[in-house]
Amino acid sequence: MLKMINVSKKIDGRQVLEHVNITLEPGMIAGIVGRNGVGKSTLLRTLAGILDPDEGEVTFNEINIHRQPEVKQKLTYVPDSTEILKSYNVKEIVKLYDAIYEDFDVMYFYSLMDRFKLPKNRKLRTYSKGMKALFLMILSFSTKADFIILDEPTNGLDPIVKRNILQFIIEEVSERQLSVLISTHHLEEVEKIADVLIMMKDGQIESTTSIEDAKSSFRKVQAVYKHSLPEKIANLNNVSILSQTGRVYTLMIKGNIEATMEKMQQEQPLLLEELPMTLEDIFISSLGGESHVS
Ligand SMILES: Nc1ncnc2c1ncn2[C@@H]1O[C@H](COP(=O)(O)OP(=O)(O)OP(=O)(O)O)[C@@H](O)[C@H]1O
Repeated sequence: MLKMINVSKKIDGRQVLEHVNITLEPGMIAGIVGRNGVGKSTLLRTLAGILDPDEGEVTFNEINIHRQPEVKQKLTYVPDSTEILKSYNVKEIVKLYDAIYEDFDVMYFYSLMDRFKLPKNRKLRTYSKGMKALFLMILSFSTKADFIILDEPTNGLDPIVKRNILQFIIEEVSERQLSVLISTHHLEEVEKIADVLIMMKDGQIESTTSIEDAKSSFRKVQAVYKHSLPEKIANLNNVSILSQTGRVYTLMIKGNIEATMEKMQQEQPLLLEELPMTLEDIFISSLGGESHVS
């Protein structure tokens, strides 16, 4: 089990992580989402042991990974860019990984290179963006680490490469008991592959829920009343307005759903109907708010 316990971290005097607690169980795919600049990459890099926390600790099976760095063998962090590897060719990178990770499976690595038809005799800088992303996946899963931490693995990729990568992650997780933590802005991906959704806000964990629970604790509705939205409804603190066109309101109800629907009915709506909901709706209603970017 990989745990982040009460971790806080400041960078350049700014509190980037504040009392963060996360538990990742074996065999679990977790998606971490949050607005730009909330601290996702910092969290991932601290979890992987690249950054040191100011307070709190990260443990792998109860062992502090910063105090006993050999445990980091069991974790692989995949950054959102291959910049650092770009002047090396494939063989040199494999040699490096083979030296760092004692369980690195060279045969498996090359079998995956063949499967995804990636050229083996080139420097990484000559790869396309999609090839680089696939390469990073292949490389990281070949380490045979127990926990794979992926920072925006599908950013800027075409739909086919994206699908290949997500499919590959699901296959790997189903074949052995490993855990994957993915930071992404693509909520439909989290919806497709993750078991758990972690929402981050202002350097803190806003919520950790299974995807099913996240969806069942929200309801998206369209409501039309004779005049504007009745105050009794607008003032409810579990109702937020996603959008409004004239008298047509698209609302998100968070928790206490049946009782809230009942209250909305009592105000005699001209129309009140449930709408299909995505994780994106949950993201906007939970983490939307101000339009500024950190
Ligand atoms: N090396 C650094 N030097 C200075 N500030 C940093 C550094 N790394 C992160 N920060 C700051 O910490 C905050 C969190 O950054 P981080 O990259 O962790 O966020 P993020 O949630 O991953 O963002 P995004 O979704 O845009 O990738 C930001 O305000 C960022 O400017």
